[in-house]
Amino acid sequence: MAELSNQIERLDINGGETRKGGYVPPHLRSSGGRRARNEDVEGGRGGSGGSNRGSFFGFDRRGGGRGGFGRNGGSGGFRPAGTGRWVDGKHVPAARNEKIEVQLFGVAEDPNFQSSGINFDNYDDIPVEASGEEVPEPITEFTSPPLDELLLENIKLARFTKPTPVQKYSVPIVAKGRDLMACAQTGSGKTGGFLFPVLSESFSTGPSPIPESAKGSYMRKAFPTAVVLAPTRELATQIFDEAKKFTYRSWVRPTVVYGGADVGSQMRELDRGCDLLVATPGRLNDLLERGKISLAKVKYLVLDEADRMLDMGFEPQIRHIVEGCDMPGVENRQTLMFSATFPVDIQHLARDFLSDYIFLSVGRVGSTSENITQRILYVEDEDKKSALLDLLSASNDGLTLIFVETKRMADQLTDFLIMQNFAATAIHGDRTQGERERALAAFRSGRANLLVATAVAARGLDIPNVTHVINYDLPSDVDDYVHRIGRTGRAGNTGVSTAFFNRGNKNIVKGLVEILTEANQEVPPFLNDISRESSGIRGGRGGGFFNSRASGSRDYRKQGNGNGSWGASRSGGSSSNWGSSGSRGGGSWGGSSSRSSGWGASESSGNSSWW
Ligand SMILES: Nc1ncnc2c1ncn2[C@@H]1O[C@H](COP(=O)(O)OP(=O)(O)OP(=O)(O)O)[C@@H](O)[C@H]1O
Repeated sequence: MAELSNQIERLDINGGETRKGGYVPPHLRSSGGRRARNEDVEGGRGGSGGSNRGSFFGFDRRGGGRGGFGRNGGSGGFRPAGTGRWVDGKHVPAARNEKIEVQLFGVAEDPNFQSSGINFDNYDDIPVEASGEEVPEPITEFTSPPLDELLLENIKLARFTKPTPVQKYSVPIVAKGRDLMACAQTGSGKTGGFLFPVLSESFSTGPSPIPESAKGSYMRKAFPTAVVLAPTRELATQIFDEAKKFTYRSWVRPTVVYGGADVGSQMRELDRGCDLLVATPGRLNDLLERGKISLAKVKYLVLDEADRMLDMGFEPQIRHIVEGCDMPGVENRQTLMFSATFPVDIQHLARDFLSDYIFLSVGRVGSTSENITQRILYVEDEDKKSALLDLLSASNDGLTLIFVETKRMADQLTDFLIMQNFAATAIHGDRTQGERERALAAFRSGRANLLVATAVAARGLDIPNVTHVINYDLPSDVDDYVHRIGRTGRAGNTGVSTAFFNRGNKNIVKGLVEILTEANQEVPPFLNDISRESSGIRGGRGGGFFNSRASGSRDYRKQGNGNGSWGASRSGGSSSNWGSSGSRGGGSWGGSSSRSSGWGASESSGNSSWW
């Protein structure tokens, strides 16, 4: 990784040639560069691969009912291999199955398996602050108790040896019945942070009884115990894949629903049982309207990428799901929110969905991992293509994710790279679900080692071996930058991020300087200069006229904005006292309970046109 950084340094993209416009990129000077390794990238922009969706376990039709679905205790005779049961108030785990274990957990040397990196232990040094009333003690290791024995076995199969900070805190917080707003750096295990406590509790307490009225109904209806909402189809799928691992052998059957895919087959999957539902909001609303799902038995509601889920694009849909259907009220369910960023205005909005919650921050809210070496290069728009080819020529093995701002640009740049013989593919909201899945599969497998993406790939995606993230176009929101670069440097591994900056990106210059400084990264002089020039511009972190998404540095209740009158706050690590930076405060657009209709069809692309 250090080698890749050094090579980028030696490129001297910001040297005199670039500015003068007479710059000749090395790929034109010599025929180096990383070229297509494989011809099977479909149409240049896809590749074979295909979905791993649908039913993972083979249904053997032998077993009895499993409980948790529809008729609670009898789900129509399906009992997939590797699936346990809840019988007479007791958990009856299924027998182990070697074949399923290899499919779920891979083998240790599998390159597609994200192993924790050399810096994994450094997570322990990140200061943690947990605020709210009566914050429970964190766990220090994976043990049973407090974790359910079966879950512990699955955690071992996943080769997780110790919890990350967010997991250490979330387990006892959820066990105590508390709500949680958790903010932790990208790649630091937030998925386990919600799956472990929710599953551990569910394994021990079993499914909720299904209402009598539902039992006689001619149409099968799913009554999930836990609902996880995620902003994109790809992220929902990934969470579902993780859920399959940790529910292995248990009574809990995970199911995923998302837009852009055949609703009929998703309904059939629901018919087979659904105890933990992972969903994108649009498709969930669609299925609620069709009467296929009831939220009446939900004990746990999780919003992953919560700030994204509550921003302007999704908030009406989330409000409809949480407040406009039959989900238990805030006092009768537990609500958990996770993200690496939590703008203050979104924290305000989130109050509506939480009750007496604990705010957990691992590191400064919105900070980037020091595992990522960040570089900002000054590149004018017209020089970007050449500069990109330079970077790619210098890159070593590993996958490179390139972010652009528009879907059109994603296609154009991908075509350009393919013309230059790179194995590139693209993902954005205008591609069909099949194309998106094939593109991601080609990238994951390395058949296409370059993925050009819009913001649709910015959040949550956990792809092993992404060694370099390039912000060809910088986003206008510095929080988006944090999520984008977080596709590398995950689970204690190291990674490099490079961003092309020019005066068109002035609106996030302050945020960038702040982020680089706090992550001990080099701040190039031009960035400081432009930041000083822009100092008259209104706004906080990442602020500017055009950027209203200032991240809070911590629990907004502590900034005297809210109702924060609790007792103790607990902090771990070396410091709990990171300074607060500017924040916008109460979002003027938040809090509305507007209900937009017609969300069934569009999903994570329709409501965010730039994706
Ligand atoms: N306790 C653990 N030990 C080892 N590896 C872990 C542990 N917890 C999670 N991981 C691994 O770390 C990687 C990142 O985890 P995850 O995707 O949950 O991060 P995240 O915090 O949700 O990131 P993002 O903010 O990008 O969504 C995954 O590959 C996951 O398998």
